[in-house]
Amino acid sequence: MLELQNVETSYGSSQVLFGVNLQINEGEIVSLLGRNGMGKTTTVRSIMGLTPAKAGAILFKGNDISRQKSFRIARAGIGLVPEGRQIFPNLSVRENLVATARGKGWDLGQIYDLFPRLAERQNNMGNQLSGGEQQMLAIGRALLTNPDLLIFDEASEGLAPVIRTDIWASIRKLRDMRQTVLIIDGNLDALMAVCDRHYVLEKGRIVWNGSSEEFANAPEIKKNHLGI
Ligand SMILES: Nc1ncnc2c1ncn2[C@@H]1O[C@H](COP(=O)(O)OP(=O)(O)OP(=O)(O)O)[C@@H](O)[C@H]1O
Repeated sequence: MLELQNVETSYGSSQVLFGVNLQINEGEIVSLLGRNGMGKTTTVRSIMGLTPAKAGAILFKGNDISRQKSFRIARAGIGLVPEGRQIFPNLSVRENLVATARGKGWDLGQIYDLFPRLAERQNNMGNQLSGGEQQMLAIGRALLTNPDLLIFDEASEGLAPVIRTDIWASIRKLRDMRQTVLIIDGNLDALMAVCDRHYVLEKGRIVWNGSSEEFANAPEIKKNHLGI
């Protein structure tokens, strides 16, 4: 579904990605691991066209999207749950959800089934929500665009433990529905339990990829590249 080929990305004269290669197949849940500042968010920004790649190719369902505008990439079927959530503070929960909804598949009722808390809060404004509720809203809003690929940047970061459990439960449900997902998060144990495969990014290059089982048998990867 998604393939990055030798992607290089810079902020001005400062190069951050030096030839990233990764592939996500339909129905897979894949993580992107790496210490702070290694280029995970930049990879996501390159995929979404927010900081376009200056070299390499990004193929989505066979088409090179690396030179396309962000809104076209979103319309082509990539949904982003961004770091910091970025919900509309002055719209209600329901209005936030329907504002960008499109396509067939997910409807409002299914989002409320996935996150009953959002149904209870549907008339509250975005700025009245807790961090966990905002994250549920950001996930619900992305799902209502009916994306072929859903990307989470910092899925459970900064949330209370009980809310994290809900977020991971929702990601497991997405896996059972065969939703294709790319996920960035600091909680390695949760990622190992939910993901099919993992990529490790080190200074703008992929240095390892493999399954959760292979990761468990490669303690040097944790030590050398993740600092754990
Ligand atoms: N807008 C920007 N302008 C210049 N440099 C940037 C910008 N955003 C990020 N960088 C730099 O690019 C590098 C990679 O950042 P990036 O956010 O992709 O890392 P990350 O792996 O997602 O880390 P984190 O876990 O801290 O979010 C860092 O050195 C960062 O300082």
